[in-house]
Amino acid sequence: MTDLPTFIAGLPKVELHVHHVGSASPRIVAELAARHEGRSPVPADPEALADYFAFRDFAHFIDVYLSVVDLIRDADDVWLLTHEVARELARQQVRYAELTVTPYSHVHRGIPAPAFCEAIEDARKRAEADFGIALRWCFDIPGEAGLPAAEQTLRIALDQRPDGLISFGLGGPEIGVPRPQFKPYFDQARAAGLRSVPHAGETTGPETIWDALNELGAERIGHGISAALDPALLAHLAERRIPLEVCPTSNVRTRAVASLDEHPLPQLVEAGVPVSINSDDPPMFGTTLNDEYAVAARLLGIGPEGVAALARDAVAAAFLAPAEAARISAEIDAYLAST
Ligand SMILES: O=c1[nH]cnc2c1ncn2[C@@H]1O[C@H](CO)[C@@H](O)[C@H]1O
Repeated sequence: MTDLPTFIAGLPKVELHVHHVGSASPRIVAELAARHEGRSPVPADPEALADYFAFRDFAHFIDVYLSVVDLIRDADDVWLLTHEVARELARQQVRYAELTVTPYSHVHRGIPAPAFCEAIEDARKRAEADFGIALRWCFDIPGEAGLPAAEQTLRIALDQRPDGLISFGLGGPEIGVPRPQFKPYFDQARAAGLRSVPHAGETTGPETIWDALNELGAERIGHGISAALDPALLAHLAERRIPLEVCPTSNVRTRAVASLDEHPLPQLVEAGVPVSINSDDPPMFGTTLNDEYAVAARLLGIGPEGVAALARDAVAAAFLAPAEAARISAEIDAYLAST
């Protein structure tokens, strides 16, 4: 009988809510910061980085996030970051990950869209060969940059259409960034076959989640934790089987939730809402996907069987072909049986 952290570490998993730049390891951030020393507020010393990643609130988190985005100057930086992110996920036995990428931010900072897409695609294929992990892309609109960013994100998605692209998202702040204005862009992305996965209900109430469902055609919701405040919404999510991508430590570190013990994950599960457990921006929040499964196990009071069920629920929520989903679920079952 292995202990729970060891069980989680070996468990085959999928990751559905993790941001590309937000996954840069302290080593990579330090390496990039050293290249741009004097021109960036980001410390090159990994120890000082932990303090730099102490967030006063969600708005401060976004400011810091964008300062790290500023460190990524060319297609080689993009390739290195992507390949390293895949290495770290594979180390945690992640078989498949949907990585949220924000092409607008990089194109806006001078990397041409074709070069950006070529870098992530090449890194994706190399990572598959090197680490045996499958990566897919969610291109998200950075909400704080408004409709011009929506327009450009859609254009990049449809013009470049990299093979790994499967979904269209919306990130950044929710306060002052109403979801309905993005409807035309989501309509076009969905018409082109991309799945809809906006963030909603991370830093604002259930109304934002209703808007994401009704206006943006959300098939999964990024975070969605404020659904716990609305019984009708909980019932709707449970009945329609619309999963929430829950990232517990993120919510505490951005101060969306006061403490882990007050996190609504147990209420969401209790209401029958499908959830997946995710890491969001793991080094920035001092966490890993494995840690998030351990946090979820503690909050839900579950052991290995329950944790394996969470891993299977994430597979069910993934935009995977049925045969691939069945293969990873069977791997989870075999692992559980073998421990
Ligand atoms: O937890 C999060 N919520 C919302 N956006 C996030 C989060 N983590 C990273 N980003 C990223 O913040 C940038 C600015 O909008 C986007 O690139 C988005 O992907």
